[in-house]
Amino acid sequence: MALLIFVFLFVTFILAFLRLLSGNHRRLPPGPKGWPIIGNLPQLGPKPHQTLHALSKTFGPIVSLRFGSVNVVVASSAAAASQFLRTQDANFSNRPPNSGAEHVAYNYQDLVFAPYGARWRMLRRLCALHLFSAKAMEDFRDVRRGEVDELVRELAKKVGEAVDVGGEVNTCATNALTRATVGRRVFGGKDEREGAEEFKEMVVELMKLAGVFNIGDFVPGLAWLDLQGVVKKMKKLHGRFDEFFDGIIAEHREAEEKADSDGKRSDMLSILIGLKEEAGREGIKLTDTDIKALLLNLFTAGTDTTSSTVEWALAELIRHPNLLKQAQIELDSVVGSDRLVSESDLPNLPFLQAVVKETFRLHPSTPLSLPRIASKDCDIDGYLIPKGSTLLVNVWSIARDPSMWPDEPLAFQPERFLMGGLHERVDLKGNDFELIPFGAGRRICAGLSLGLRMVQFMTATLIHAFDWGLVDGQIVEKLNMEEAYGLTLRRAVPLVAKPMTRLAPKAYPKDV
Ligand code: HEM
Repeated sequence: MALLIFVFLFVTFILAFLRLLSGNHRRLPPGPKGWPIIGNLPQLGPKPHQTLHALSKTFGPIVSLRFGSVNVVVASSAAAASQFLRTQDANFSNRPPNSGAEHVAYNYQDLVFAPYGARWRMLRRLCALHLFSAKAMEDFRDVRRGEVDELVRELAKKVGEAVDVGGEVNTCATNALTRATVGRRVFGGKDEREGAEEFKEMVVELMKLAGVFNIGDFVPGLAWLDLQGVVKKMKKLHGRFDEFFDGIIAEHREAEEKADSDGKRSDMLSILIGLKEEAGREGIKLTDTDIKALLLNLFTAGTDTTSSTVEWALAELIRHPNLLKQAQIELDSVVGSDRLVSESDLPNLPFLQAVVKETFRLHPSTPLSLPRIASKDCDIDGYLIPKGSTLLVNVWSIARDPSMWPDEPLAFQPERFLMGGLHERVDLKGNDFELIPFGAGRRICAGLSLGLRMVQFMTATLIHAFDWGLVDGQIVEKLNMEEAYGLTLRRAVPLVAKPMTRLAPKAYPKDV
């Protein structure tokens, strides 16, 4: 027995000595104690971003947790986020392994979860060139115009009726995106709206599943049990998306074959299919699976994020009639009442832009951004962040930090972004870490230009072309603003409101 104790003490001493020599004696950031085996997972609760926000109040802006066998570090201040995403960006340019990437996103063959490297660079370049560059944005301007007109037409048919605002806006954002990527609306024909509803439901389910902290991702020994039933649902959902994309690609090929050389299509899918035959600059060819994985990213990352932000913006404006009035006065003076707002008006609408920034601040679409992983040990603020740690950046918490937002951080006050306001110079492009709804660094949102443009354009249109009333029984002061957690932060109770036209009749698209 004495020998055993001696051996134990000796081994412990040697290990401690080796840690000292290797420099690993640095402390992990502070954090709450966890349970055996599963660690802090059970403490996350139904709204993890809020739980982690509360923990940062106790432990500080860098909190250390353990999910199963995985070290997790949470950054909850602008300074901490900047350390991780600017100073240490190269070290955190990969995403951690997870069941969503495996079972839904074609086993990491997509862009969102692609390992940082040549393939990731090629996929980003393709998207930038054909969808998000200034030129591509210009090329598809008419497509966005057409879909926003369609949104107005649809709403104008429903004057005085209760409308599911998020649903209408989602259809618009999705169709604008899919016309640019695959040359057509998501669903054509007379069942179009029903189809759009089904597609939206698939995206929402994906976002819900992607937001779940799946025990199997953190305790590999329990993965086979699929305790939360997440993997089973993921596989089923993947099958639905896969079938959908197979259909789109097959139909597209058929159309390409029929088209003569003049009639070649210019959407992104045609270009991707072209790349199947010849290797790109990096010598990488695209398979059908690569193409489907990329479409999955674009169709999911770019739709619910955009539409739920517009829904939050309108809800905030309905709750603050004085701000709605102010935004409408600005729109009326810049656009007038004889036509709809156009994208070229947006730079002349500083108050509208401030409303959008304030919406992104209080209702960031991805409250915990997308996770990153440390490729090697690093030191942040004197703390050790071990290799393999998962990084969560709590953008929701950062954007309501009173030390960065001293003027009533929880109040909806767009004027803070106007000239002379405390945050006049803050932009959304990953430079100002107190407001990073699109993330920052190398893996900042690939669709930022499109997402921001569509949120501004749709919000401006909804409040310029319509006044909004609540349905019977609801009162402005008590409009439910609760959040439902998922990878995207949706409204717990969808916004249902009644549109009323407010422009000259000739401003509305023809067949109203
Ligand atoms: C309101 C709109 C949107 C918001 C708030 C948003 C937010 C984000 C965030 C927070 C990230 C993670 C960034 C990071 O790791 O630092 C991200 C990544 C990404 N987003 Fe967006 N997004 C929006 C719209 C879009 C659109 C319209 C598209 C494309 C159609 C898109 C495609 C992507 C892709 C492909 C990535 C992965 C980038 C990579 O890993 O390299 N997003 N987005």
